[in-house]
Amino acid sequence: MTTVLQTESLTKAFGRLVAVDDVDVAIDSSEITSIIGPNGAGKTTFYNLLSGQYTPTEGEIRLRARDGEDGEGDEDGLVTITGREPHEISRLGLSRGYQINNVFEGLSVIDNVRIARISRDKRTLDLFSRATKDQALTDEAWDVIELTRLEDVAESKCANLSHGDVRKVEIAIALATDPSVVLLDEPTAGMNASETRKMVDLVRRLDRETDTTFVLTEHDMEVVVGISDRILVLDNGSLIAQGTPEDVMADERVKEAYLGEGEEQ
Ligand SMILES: Nc1ncnc2c1ncn2[C@@H]1O[C@H](COP(=O)(O)OP(=O)(O)OP(=O)(O)O)[C@@H](O)[C@H]1O
Repeated sequence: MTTVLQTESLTKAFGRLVAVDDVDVAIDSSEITSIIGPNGAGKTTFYNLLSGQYTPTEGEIRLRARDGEDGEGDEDGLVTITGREPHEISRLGLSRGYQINNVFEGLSVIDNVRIARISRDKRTLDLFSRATKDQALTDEAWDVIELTRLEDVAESKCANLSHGDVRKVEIAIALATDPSVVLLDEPTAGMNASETRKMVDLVRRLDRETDTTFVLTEHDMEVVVGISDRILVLDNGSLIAQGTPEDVMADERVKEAYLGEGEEQ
């Protein structure tokens, strides 16, 4: 087992409300992990802590940094990212695919991927080597476009894409930074059945073909069971269960947590 992301006693309180409560998790590089839980369970807050949008009230977050950024790692190769700025966490290798809002709609798909790649490399405009760099950049961006099967729409403006393709662009942008971990927020939200199936296949294939570890939040239980090797269940901010889809779906506390949600609606 190789841990890529780890939390210890991770806690976030908003006044008296404890949205994430003393959560210990270790995410393995060989597994697709989904974080699930009823409405208000703390999933978004947990993600915001991991990506640096929120500073924890207590606890630690550690990340296996991407290649070339691991100089600061401690003996198990993990870097403490607690309290660091989102851009710094992203540079270290944790990339978050946001719903739509990190895609520049007025630009083509390939330009979006090129920009993400530039931000990763902090390439400077060195006039003498610019042409060579531009070619390398374009080649690298194309690799990502091929990996995410976006060839047919590579030159299209993102504003003209289908919802399913925009979500693929988000993943391409995240992958362009060579991350060790990608956090996806409900990757199949708003998709029809066929788009959903394609997204599940895409994430599973990317998991096999890249060194990146995927972590998802997702409401659609069919997707969760179909895509995940491991599921973490939050309820009222606490981690109430974790395991394989079969184990988690059979867990009495998980059934109760979701039953409670159904009664409220
Ligand atoms: N910025 C904030 N200030 C105060 N309370 C917050 C804040 N963000 C979240 N909360 C509260 O923390 C709890 C967890 O919310 P969170 O959005 O993390 O849950 P969630 O599992 O993502 O829910 P959903 O599935 O409905 O999106 C909720 O009670 C919510 O009202």
